[in-house]
Amino acid sequence: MADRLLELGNVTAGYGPTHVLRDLSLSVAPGERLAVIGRNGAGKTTLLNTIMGLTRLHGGHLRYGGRSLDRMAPHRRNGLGLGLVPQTRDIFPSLTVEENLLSCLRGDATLEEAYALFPRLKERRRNGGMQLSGGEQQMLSIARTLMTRPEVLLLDEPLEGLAPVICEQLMAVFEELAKDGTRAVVLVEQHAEAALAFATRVILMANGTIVHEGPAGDLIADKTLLHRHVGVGIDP
Ligand SMILES: Nc1ncnc2c1ncn2[C@@H]1O[C@H](COP(=O)(O)OP(=O)(O)OP(=O)(O)O)[C@@H](O)[C@H]1O
Repeated sequence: MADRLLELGNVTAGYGPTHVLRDLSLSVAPGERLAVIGRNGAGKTTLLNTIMGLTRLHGGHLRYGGRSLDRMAPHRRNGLGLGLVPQTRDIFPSLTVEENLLSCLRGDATLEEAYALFPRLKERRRNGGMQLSGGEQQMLSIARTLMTRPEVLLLDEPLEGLAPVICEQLMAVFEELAKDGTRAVVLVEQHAEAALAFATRVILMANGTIVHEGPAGDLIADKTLLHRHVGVGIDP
């Protein structure tokens, strides 16, 4: 277990000289389902970016599988098993769906795996990225990251701007991905209800730090915590 633990200790990080995350400590165990909830600007994306090495680390340390990430380049973190699906949907618009997937195949990953999870992508495999709907682009972005075989899958607001039916399909895929308990899934989401239904543990973020951490069930039972700390949409 410990060899695939992700640990952040007293991390302060940001963009250039700016500090966004402040003294943040967190660990994510193999197979864990963690939801990250917070208002706009709370630092959720910055947290994922910091795990991937896309920010400047001003203080503290990060470790994965017992190895220090502090000075490790993003592509090497990806090679170690950390995979990010960014909020911006990471696809090549001028390449077909199939070419997009082939460009990030790693190890024994196969196109068929991606198509089994997302049958829609198989139907659209010869279409260019720019011809896809928003939901299809998100599916492709997720599938591209999965082709790198991540052991820790970081999802940055994957439901944003998508129709409810697509959100349901994507949540079912995340369930499928988390089901065998080997891959950790970290879900940053404004849709607090969906995130709480999926996660076992939740962190609430505000002003670049963790203001509450605990079982998802606690926040489902007592929604005042959500309102107090982040005020995001969930019925009391
Ligand atoms: N590239 C950047 N350069 C400088 N500051 C940035 C950059 N990206 C984000 N920030 C700032 O960092 C803070 C946290 O932003 P971040 O995107 O991590 O928040 P978030 O919780 O993910 O919000 P959202 O839900 O809006 O995506 C904000 O004040 C934002 O303006």
